[in-house]
Amino acid sequence: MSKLTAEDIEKRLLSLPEWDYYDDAIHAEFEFENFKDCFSAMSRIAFECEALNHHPDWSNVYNVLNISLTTHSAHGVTEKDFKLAKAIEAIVVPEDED
Ligand SMILES: C[C@H](O)[C@H](O)[C@H]1CNC2=NC(N)=NC(=O)C2=N1
Repeated sequence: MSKLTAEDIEKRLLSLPEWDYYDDAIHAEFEFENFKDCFSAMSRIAFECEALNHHPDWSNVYNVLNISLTTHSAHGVTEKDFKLAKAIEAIVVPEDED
């Protein structure tokens, strides 16, 4: 999978307002009510990562989750990172139920 250009990345980030691009990766920070909610989201994200065979660089401190997505084999950001970012958004920011 080939590395996207900075221009392509910035364009795609318009639909991912929580995410920023720097250091050859896209990054987001999510804050939850407490550790339990944070770790629960991490567990659900982990299943998506396995399904997509694509894995984040991430860290957690109590209720805060920091995620960086990059494609190690491409030394930069690829479509795979955006696919995973969208899946993460669907987990951490559930749509309002009517
Ligand atoms: C063998 C396996 O497909 C690779 O190691 C995958 C797994 N997960 C990965 N995750 C990420 N973020 N980058 C990779 O290049 C990558 N490679």
